[in-house]
Amino acid sequence: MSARIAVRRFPSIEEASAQLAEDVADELRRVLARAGEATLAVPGGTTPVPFLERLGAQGLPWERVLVLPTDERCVPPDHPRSNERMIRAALAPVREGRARFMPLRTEDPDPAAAARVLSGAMAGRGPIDVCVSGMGEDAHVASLFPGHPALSGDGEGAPVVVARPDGLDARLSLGPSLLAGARMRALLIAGLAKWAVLHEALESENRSRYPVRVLFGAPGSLKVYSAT
Ligand SMILES: O=C1O[C@H](COP(=O)(O)O)[C@@H](O)[C@H](O)[C@H]1O
Repeated sequence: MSARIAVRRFPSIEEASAQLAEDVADELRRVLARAGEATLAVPGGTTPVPFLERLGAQGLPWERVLVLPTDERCVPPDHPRSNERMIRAALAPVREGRARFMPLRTEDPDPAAAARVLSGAMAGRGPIDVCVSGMGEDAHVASLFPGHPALSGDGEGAPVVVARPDGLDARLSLGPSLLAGARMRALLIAGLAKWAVLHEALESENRSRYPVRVLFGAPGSLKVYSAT
């Protein structure tokens, strides 16, 4: 493993989530003490639920934290596949309105138009302070699936990009530069299939095949929390 990638393995998702929640809360406290405000990006899907539940129980001045998803499916916010719905349900400060939440959606039904508006909003902010990503068994990170043009340099710098994975809803995703540029980067995975694909990604140089590699080479270290 590269010295810039610190991997910790845990016997269960509960233990991985508890440690990650503590580490994220500690980092948010440091950022808040230094800068007064903090941005926190969190993943969608199913794996982060126990992490978000534990993080929400941490004593923090949540009113000074802006939470956003790393990616969103283009479905209504109350849809079972909506990442926003999952995050609101699992992260109490967002659900209760104590933390600010920036949805990765607009009223515009055209994903490309929404991505342009959201890119403008994100461009006005500095780097994300803490970004927790998840990963799929195909090595996709946020909604950057294998073969996404931004992984080969086309629109790589756009803060928010559109993804149209085969057979799935269109999505909006933070782009490679924003994910890689976060001040603290963490990756939460569970299961042997993801563990195996993470190792394939570490041994490959092919970022288009292994999108998770966008997190590897950036300045600072990547912390991996693996329940395996
Ligand atoms: O579609 C998505 O997949 C990944 C992984 O989800 P999981 O259910 O296997 O944990 C997730 O990180 C991403 O945010 C999500 O939209």
